[in-house]
Amino acid sequence: MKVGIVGATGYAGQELVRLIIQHPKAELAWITSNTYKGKDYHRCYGNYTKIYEATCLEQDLEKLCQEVDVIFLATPHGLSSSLINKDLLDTVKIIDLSADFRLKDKEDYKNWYNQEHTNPSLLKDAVYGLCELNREQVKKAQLIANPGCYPTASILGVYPLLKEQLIDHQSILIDAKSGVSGAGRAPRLGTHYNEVNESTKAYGIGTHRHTAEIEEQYSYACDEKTIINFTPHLVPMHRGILATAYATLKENYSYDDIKAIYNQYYSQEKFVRVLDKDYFPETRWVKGSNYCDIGFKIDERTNRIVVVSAIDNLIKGAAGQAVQNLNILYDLEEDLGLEQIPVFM
Ligand SMILES: NC(=O)C1=CN([C@@H]2O[C@H](COP(=O)(O)OP(=O)(O)OC[C@H]3O[C@@H](n4cnc5c(N)ncnc54)[C@H](OP(=O)(O)O)[C@@H]3O)[C@@H](O)[C@H]2O)C=CC1
Ligand SMILES: CC(=O)N[C@@H](CCC(=O)OP(=O)(O)O)C(=O)O
Repeated sequence: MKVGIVGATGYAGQELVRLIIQHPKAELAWITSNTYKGKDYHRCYGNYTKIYEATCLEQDLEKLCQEVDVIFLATPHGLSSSLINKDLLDTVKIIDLSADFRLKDKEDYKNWYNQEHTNPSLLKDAVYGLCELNREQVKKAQLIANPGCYPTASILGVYPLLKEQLIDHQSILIDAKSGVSGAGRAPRLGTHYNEVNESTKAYGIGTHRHTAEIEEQYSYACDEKTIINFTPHLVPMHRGILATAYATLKENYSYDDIKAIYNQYYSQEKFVRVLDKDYFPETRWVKGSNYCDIGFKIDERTNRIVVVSAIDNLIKGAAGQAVQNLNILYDLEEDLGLEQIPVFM
């Protein structure tokens, strides 16, 4: 199938370009950029020299949509929703990497994103593209809301426990860390080298917009309105998310009881690796890959379970999951074009 990428010059867009040009069944028909329109892509990202030297086009989706089957939007929230309309969706499938179609309720969007949703009538049609949970809906979707990076790690880690009612759904705390690429390529005071290197900080305590996304998916999982504490941290590394979730167990389950549940949900999943007892995920073991690693420990003293999950924010947390969704849409093997072994260093 032919695909186009809007926002190909951003970090997530750049990873999409890398994955799509190596995908055996996808052809990258065009890329667009505002800032770099008319410029060759390898002038933005030197790693593409002699590999992909296409010129960035102006973002005229009405015209460009005629040339492709699927459009990826790797653009900021607020912008993505303004680019989509019914006519476009009648012509192409859209995989939106932004947050614009992840929350079902426009009021939630307004409250957490501090802006009105520009296209609320399309919210009901969008499918939340967390592949392992929603693949049947993804197959039929015209508009896919690719999940956020923190939510992908946080939801995959806790989902089986909530779905099987093993934990008190109101007891969940999540402490998550992200590499700086999560903040995108545009330079900002809070993310430049001197501000980030040799330091770690919490941010968005109680207000981070991914809280709503995680809460909504947790609520669907356990069928009860769920509220969590979510605290993200910025750590001085390029990529990676490590999410540590804490929850109170409803009964005295053994390690083997819980492991059996995780196996039930994930043993057939190519991209979810539930680690052996007393092994815990590290961002370096998933770096550059579409894997989500999960490890857990039961703290018998407190009767709480601690679940650790790790992903690469730009791959399983963004471009990789978007390509996994593309594969599901076209009934292809889910790992097509996503076989990369983690790079470790
Ligand atoms: N980084 C990450 O880890 C993750 C990112 N995401 C989401 O993916 C999307 C892209 O993020 P990321 O790549 O990090 O961001 P970047 O800031 O690195 O890139 C943003 C992209 O959007 C384009 N863009 C910005 N403003 C406009 C505009 N007004 N009109 C057209 N294009 C515009 C930029 O194009 P140009 O500068 O060429 O004009 C650039 O290509 C966001 O919605 C983000 O939330 C989701 C999960 C993880
Ligand atoms: C480190 C960092 O700044 N991370 C970003 C989240 C990543 C992102 O791109 O947001 P969406 O998943 O909603 O699209 C943040 O906290 O705002």
